Amino acid sequence: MAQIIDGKAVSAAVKAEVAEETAKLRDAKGLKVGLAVVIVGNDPASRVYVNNKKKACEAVGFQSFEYAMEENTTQEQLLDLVNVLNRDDRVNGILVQLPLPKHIDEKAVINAISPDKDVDAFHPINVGKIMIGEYSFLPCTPAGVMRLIESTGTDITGKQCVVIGRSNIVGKPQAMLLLQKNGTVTICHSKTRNLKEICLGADILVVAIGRANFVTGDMIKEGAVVIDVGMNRLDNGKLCGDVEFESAEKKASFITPVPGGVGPMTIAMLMKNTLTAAKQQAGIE
Ligand SMILES: Nc1nc(=O)c2c([nH]1)NC[C@@H]1CN(c3ccc(C(=O)N[C@@H](CCC(=O)O)C(=O)O)cc3)C=[N+]21
Repeated sequence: MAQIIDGKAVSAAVKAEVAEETAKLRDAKGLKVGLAVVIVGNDPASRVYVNNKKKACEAVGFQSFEYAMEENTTQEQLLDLVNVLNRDDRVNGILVQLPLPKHIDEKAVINAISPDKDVDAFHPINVGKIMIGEYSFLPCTPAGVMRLIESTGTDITGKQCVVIGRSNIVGKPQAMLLLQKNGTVTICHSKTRNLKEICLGADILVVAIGRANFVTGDMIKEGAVVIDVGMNRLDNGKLCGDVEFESAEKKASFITPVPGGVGPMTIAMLMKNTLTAAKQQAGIE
């Protein structure tokens, strides 16, 4: 039976570190840290996330600036706001909540965010830096996953790591981070053949495909570390991961729950990135 990885506890530890350093820098150098979150339209799931983030900012001692824009906001209006935030010294980090309404080109918006304030690490400059290992920001979800794996005491070096999913936001950067820790990394996706065999070879399995209960216990090697990035809202309103928890926990050595696994880590790493951004902008680091 697997040990459950407590994402809430690990995220609380990360936030406590951030809060402590934030307080220290405020007292020693008068540093203030601010995060701007922009949300366009009123998708309920996006709302939940934005509220969680706001609470996290308060908990670590950041100022948060929230910009809620109408669904029918034009791309030009959104780009204008991003440019204002790029120049606003109180704002160290900018997060534009994705997905954006269809009439707005996400790429254009991401490209407009100053790379120094891009705490999601979605800007091409920051994505490129991840490839060469010279980053200041790690993308929040993959960074949170790394921290959860670390919390189990697992050494990634030489391990078979399988990532299911190849999105720019999770799968691809996740594979890079595991590679940097000397994992042997395989990326699987919808066109992958013999997925089950590949999964059965995984010492570390990170699942980010967005399909409820897709990975079942029979696809998991005995003793594997299983990280579930999925967040699927079922018809009954319940949140459910990409891994079928009941069968998977019988095979894994460690497993993350949904909710209470990767989700809270994403927010904790966002706080960490925002503090890093503030320090860099103040010339402290
Ligand atoms: N620019 C941008 N950056 C993001 O990082 C980003 C985004 N857009 N768009 C949406 C996704 C999703 N995301 C979540 C993070 C944490 C929870 C979270 O806290 N989840 C809790 C529970 C939430 C619940 O109960 O609904 C948990 O898993 O335990 C949820 C969702 C960040 N995202």
